[in-house]
Amino acid sequence: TCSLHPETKFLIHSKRIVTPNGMIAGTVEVSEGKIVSISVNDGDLNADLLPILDFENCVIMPGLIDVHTHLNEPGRADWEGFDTGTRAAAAGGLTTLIDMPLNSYPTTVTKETLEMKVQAARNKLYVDVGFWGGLTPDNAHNSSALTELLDAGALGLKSFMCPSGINDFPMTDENDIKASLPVLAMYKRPILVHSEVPQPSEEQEFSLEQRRKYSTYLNTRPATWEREAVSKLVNLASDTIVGGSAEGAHIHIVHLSDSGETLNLIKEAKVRGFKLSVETCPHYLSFSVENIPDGDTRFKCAPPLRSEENRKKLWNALINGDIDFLSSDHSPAPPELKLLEAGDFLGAWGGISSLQLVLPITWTHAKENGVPLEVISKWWSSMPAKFANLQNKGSIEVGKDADFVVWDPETSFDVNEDFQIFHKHKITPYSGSRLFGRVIATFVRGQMVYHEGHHALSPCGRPILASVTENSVGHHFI
Ligand SMILES: NC(=O)N[C@H]1NC(=O)NC1=O
Ligand SMILES: [Zn+2]
Ligand SMILES: [Zn+2]
Repeated sequence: TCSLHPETKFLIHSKRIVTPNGMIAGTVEVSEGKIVSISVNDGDLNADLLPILDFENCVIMPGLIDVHTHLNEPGRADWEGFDTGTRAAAAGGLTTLIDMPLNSYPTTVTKETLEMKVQAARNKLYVDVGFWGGLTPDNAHNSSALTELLDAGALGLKSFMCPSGINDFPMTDENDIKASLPVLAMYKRPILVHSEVPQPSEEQEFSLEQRRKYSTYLNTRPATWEREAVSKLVNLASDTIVGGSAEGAHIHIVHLSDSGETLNLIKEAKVRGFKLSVETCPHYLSFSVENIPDGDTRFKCAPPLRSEENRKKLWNALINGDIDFLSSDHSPAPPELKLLEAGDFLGAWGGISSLQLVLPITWTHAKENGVPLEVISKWWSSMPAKFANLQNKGSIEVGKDADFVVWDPETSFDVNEDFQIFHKHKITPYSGSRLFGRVIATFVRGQMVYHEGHHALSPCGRPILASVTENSVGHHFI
């Protein structure tokens, strides 16, 4: 019941399979959840011996890995939850998610609360799910508390340099983050940082008319917030160089929006050998402030969407490798919290819902920019796997987990009432868009968890917990 396809040993064939050696026409042999052989064209397969799933001209890629998902369970399962979130993932071709430590209640900041997460996820996962632990001022200076959290399997830590919007996830400053680095270095696990530091500004009162404009919200969170945060992080990252006091640690900047000076700071730090990486999200590549309708709070996120010029520069930075990979930052909330009726950008929940759509969104833009499928796969599978040290995932190679998305990049669809969204709440700023790339089937460790609108009858995704043996192999992202 975990799979819509009854076999555990089978062949999967198509004319377009994305492998580390490029696109091939060929066949992948799957046995007990693993990839056991790959042959080009018909090769020397045992086609008469094993059942074959022939996907013809559809693309087979490694399943997508989203290292930045807010599933919000336990405690706020009415915002999303493991069941709906992982069903949406499966329908979107994502086979691994890494859940953020906040918006759930309690937040994942101790060994015990991580255990509660894993417990809450039991029998609800349609894809595999790992967990980031949270770094807050309460645990940052307590290395034994951090050690416990990492020993319990947190894949790394996440913190905020500005208020997170959630009272039980207080913000950290650079000293808190600095204190965590020696512990992270020992475990060779990364810290992910929401990189905005509030800058002094005049207290201002806004009329509702002003509050209905995205530009009003944008002006409250200028690019200087991102620049200030990243400049502090770059300073800390200088300790991560070979021979530095935090060698082995790694600082990751989540959801970069500013493609100006903030990006330049990141580029310079990388040149200097600092272990620093950066992601951006499909919404920063899709939307710009010039095009957001007044009052449409579905577009509210933090950091904010910026200018069209900024958006284009962000695309270029992704294409030329200055931005390492993509993540969703899927952060849904109940519609009431989006204050859609008032359209109040200052009061609404900041968070964009997009998980199920990230592959078609990315591909629709990539296609226009001439970016090939292999590169999409790098942004969404191989690089995120490397970053999170998921050694069994991220590419179609012998020995790896048989995690695949089968999809048709040439077919388009409209995000309208006829399109089935599996998120708990259906509101998303992509409603009304026409997107290319229809997901046909998704496989998690050889199990067909999704096929043409249907999910497997039982959820057989697994929690992913980091183990100390994996660390000995080490984290070599950059
Ligand atoms: N708490 C939370 O999920 N915040 C997220 N939402 C968003 O738009 N940016 C974030 O960091
Ligand atoms: Zn964030
Ligand atoms: Zn987030």
